[in-house]
Amino acid sequence: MHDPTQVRGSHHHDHDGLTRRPADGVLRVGVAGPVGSGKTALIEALVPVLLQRGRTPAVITNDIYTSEDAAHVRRTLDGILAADRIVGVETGACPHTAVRDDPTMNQAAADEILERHPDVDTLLFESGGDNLTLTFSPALVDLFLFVLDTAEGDKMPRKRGPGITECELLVINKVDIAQYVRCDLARMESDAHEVRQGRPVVLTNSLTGEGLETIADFLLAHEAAQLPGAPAASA
Ligand SMILES: Nc1nc2c(ncn2[C@@H]2O[C@H](COP(=O)(O)OP(=O)(O)OP(=O)(O)O)[C@@H](O)[C@H]2O)c(=O)[nH]1
Repeated sequence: MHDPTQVRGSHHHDHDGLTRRPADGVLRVGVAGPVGSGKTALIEALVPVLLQRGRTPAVITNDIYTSEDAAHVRRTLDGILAADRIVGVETGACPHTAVRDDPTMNQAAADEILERHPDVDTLLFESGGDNLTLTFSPALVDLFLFVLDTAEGDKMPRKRGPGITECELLVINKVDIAQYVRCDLARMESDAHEVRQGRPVVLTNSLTGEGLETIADFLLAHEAAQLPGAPAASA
């Protein structure tokens, strides 16, 4: 039987990964980052903030072999976001393919959610955890966050990588445990600013919600700046 909360891999390629999709009034946000940096936790913390701002979010998670992340989000957001507004895509392959090279599966998952829930105005896509090179196709998302965490070490921003330098907003998560893992947070933050040449960086604790209001502000400001008639971005 078809399970509407589950989308499996297809081998369809449209080679359309770099064409920006037409605007349709739904803000699409990618969340990428290394394995375990806190992408799922960040989304779980962001959804209530978005709901409080009057937004109607839905979540699409990408897992390579399972739907573990979708199940986690459903459990954490039980009573906050209906289970059928959270869809797991089982990519079955390299995570880059599913969100960058051929985002067909994710687009199909988005179409399904929007058909079921036309009120959805914000789609959050969590990529499968990966290394520093993952980016999102502009055909799939309007912007993406890249989530690092302090436990990976304060050297991470200096390693650069397109995820770190190209994302619209770099997140340094798990600020609460920096002191326990000998991470020099001030240095990590200043290096992040340096490699991003002034593009934004935010510090978060996804378990307490610290920094999440800043992320919501950023996303909504980005959306407002894209609206027709908005002043052209200066950068
Ligand atoms: N102390 C602390 N722990 C956190 C924070 N954010 C996430 N965690 C914990 O870090 C672990 C990994 O978090 P996830 O949200 O599953 O990370 P992920 O990036 O989604 O992981 P993958 O999907 O496997 O790549 C979990 O045990 C979280 O509870 C944080 O800000 N502070």
